[in-house]
Amino acid sequence: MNDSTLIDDLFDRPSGPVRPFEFDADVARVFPDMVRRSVPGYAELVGMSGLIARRAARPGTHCYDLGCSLGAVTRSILRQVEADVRLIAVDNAPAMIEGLQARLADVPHAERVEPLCADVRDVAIENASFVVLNLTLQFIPPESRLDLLTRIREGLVPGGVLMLAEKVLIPEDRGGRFMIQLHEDFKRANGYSEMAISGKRTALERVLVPDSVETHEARLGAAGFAGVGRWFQSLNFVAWVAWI
Ligand SMILES: C[S@@+](CC[C@H](N)C(=O)[O-])C[C@H]1O[C@@H](n2cnc3c(N)ncnc32)[C@H](O)[C@@H]1O
Ligand SMILES: O=C(O)C(=O)C[C@]1(C(=O)O)C=C[C@H](O)C=C1
Repeated sequence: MNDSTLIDDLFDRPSGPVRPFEFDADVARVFPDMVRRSVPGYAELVGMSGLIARRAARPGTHCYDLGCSLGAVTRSILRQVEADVRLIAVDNAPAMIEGLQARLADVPHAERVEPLCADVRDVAIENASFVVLNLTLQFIPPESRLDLLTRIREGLVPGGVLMLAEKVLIPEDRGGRFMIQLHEDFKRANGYSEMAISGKRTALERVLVPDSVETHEARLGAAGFAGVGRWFQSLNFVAWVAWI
């Protein structure tokens, strides 16, 4: 399957008022192009998820990719972990899970992956040595976020690690506005039009609800993680590892 030919022009077509963003079949079709051109450092996040898995994963345990979309992180983990590790790839968008299954068809050791079309809030996290939330928590209703992180922490085995990556809320000061402008410049440089940038901004309002770095770090502590390390930032995108 060649992902590079499917160009994201979803917000370039004016068709009445912008609808709230949904992970539907149209988004799934162009998702690799969309996420690459929208998230600075996306390739690094995906690559590092595999390297963190290599360090964290333990024989006989599970790795969870929560909000897996088309499985970029799942495949990165699969390339790095031993045979005796099971990967559970969860997404509640049917089009994403179908796309993941298609992309796993010719991947070595794909039988180690269990694709699950479910809400991450309903999935039991058990015997986990590595859990990833790569740009997913921001789509979970804020009132459910602490409970999800607490269940993840409870499901980790000793030595287990969570990787969390998010678009973060930036203070509305000069520095914050500069970051947002640079993110929009990043999108322009990747070929997005003014209409596409503003249409997607409107579509994501109240759908992607970002938290500040301080809120994320305090909540990881409240969920019972013993330590939190911030290892990545590109503009308003930040990633952490948290351990028990
Ligand atoms: C920005 S994408 C994540 C990208 C992906 N992790 C990657 O690295 O390519 C967010 C994903 O989370 C999924 N999602 C949002 N809310 C969810 C929920 N409550 N349960 C399961 N999946 C969810 C969406 O369907 C979407 O595929
Ligand atoms: O385009 C943006 O501004 C984004 O926030 C990108 C983002 C995300 O951060 O999850 C939003 C929706 C999906 O297209 C993939 C990535």
